[in-house]
Amino acid sequence: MTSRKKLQGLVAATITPMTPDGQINLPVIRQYVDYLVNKQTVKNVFVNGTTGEGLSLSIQERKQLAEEWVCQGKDKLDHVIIHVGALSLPESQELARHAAAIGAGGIAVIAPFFFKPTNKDELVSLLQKVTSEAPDVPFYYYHIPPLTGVKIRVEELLEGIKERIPTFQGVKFSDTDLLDLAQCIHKNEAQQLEFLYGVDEQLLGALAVGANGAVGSTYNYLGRQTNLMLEAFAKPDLALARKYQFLTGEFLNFVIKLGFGVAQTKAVMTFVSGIPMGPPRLPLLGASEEFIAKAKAKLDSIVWPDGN
Ligand SMILES: CC(=O)N[C@@H]([C@@H](O)[C@H](O)[C@H](O)CO)[C@@H](O)CC(=O)C(=O)O
Repeated sequence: MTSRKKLQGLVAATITPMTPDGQINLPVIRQYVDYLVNKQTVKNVFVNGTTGEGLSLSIQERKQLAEEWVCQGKDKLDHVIIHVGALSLPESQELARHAAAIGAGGIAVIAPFFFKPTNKDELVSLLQKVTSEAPDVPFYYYHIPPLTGVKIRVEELLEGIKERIPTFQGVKFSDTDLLDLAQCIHKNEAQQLEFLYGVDEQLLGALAVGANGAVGSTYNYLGRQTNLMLEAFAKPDLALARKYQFLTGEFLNFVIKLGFGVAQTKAVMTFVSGIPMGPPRLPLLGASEEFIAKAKAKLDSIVWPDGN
């Protein structure tokens, strides 16, 4: 593996832009990259994950999106991580090979969630088979038990993983179990791993236990404010960091009560950025006009500490 810049700070879990008739909308990605970098101060992306509806896309579509993000991100983004997890091992391997061939900065793999691994050994065996197809590409385990139902603790998974998977680089940790996260960080301090937190509304808690950064959907449109929270935390100005977390939390708390998921994220990103994200793919249905009006009014009502 060649020397690389450490992955830290914010990573936008990218949305997959779609045309009104449900095709992936590749030409929008160039503008999307510029928007993330210039308006949201976010220079890392995580492609084809949950927010990107990766598991609802065909292999061909996933490859096209990965290529477009790597191509458009060249010289603009620091890291382009491609999620290559799939229910079928050969498909996941094919995506891993493809990510390596196009020069992705990293790959991530979710646990299969139909036939689920029931213990650590089954899961590591699968991860090993996928990652060995991309032997020079840093690998992140994508832990998201609320969606996969795979609840193997990461602390346990990490024991001995480097011996079996030399490219293991870290974890995208999308769970509320901060005890598990904290133990992972504590036990692996010597290894220079990267722990990226994935529950945006409680990122400050994860930073407190040592997370290096975060991957999330809200960094598409609240990246600037969340970066100000990260800056305040680093100073440290905890009172200011808390203000940012409370305010992003106020918005999320509001929309979660209305019903919030990938479809609604697409709608919010569309009205905040002006870039058309289009509809989600079935089984998801588009956000209602009522949701959009309420979410916009809520976001507009928030006064951020920097006055913007
Ligand atoms: C369940 C879910 O979608 N979680 C999001 C969060 O960013 C989430 O949207 C946010 O915390 C709001 O609840 C991310 O962890 C998912 C993610 O990073 C991805 O798209 O791969």
